[in-house]
Amino acid sequence: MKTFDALFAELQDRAAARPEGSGTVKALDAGVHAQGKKVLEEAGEVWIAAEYQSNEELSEEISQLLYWVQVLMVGRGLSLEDVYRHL
Ligand SMILES: N=c1c2ncn([C@@H]3O[C@H](COP(=O)(O)OP(=O)(O)OP(=O)(O)O)[C@@H](O)[C@H]3O)c2ncn1[C@@H]1O[C@H](COP(=O)(O)O)[C@@H](O)[C@H]1O
Repeated sequence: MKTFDALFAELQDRAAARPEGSGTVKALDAGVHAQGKKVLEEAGEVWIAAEYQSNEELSEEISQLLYWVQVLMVGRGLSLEDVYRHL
């Protein structure tokens, strides 16, 4: 099963290798404004799922929020350590 750290490493690889057809490359190229909007959209979907949907649906929405937060991090050049030191 994929972990937060493993997904982050995968997204960093995508940013470096820029493979054809990668949604992450497209998301990175779209810039921080578009990435921030996706973070907000996914956060809203997490909220709605927590209020009205199943744990399975909530889990899926949370996974998408984590993905978009990671895209934003990679786009800004943050490392996991940059964030983890605040935990
Ligand atoms: N975990 C994810 C992931 N979570 C969410 N998303 C994207 O985030 C968006 C959220 O989906 P929604 O259903 O909320 O939105 P949608 O309306 O269907 O899609 P949009 O119209 O908003 O694009 C979709 O565009 C998904 O493709 C993800 N895209 C990729 N990954 C993983 O990231 C890795 C790299 O992916 P690629 O760069 O595409 O190779 C792989 O391991 C993927 O599994």
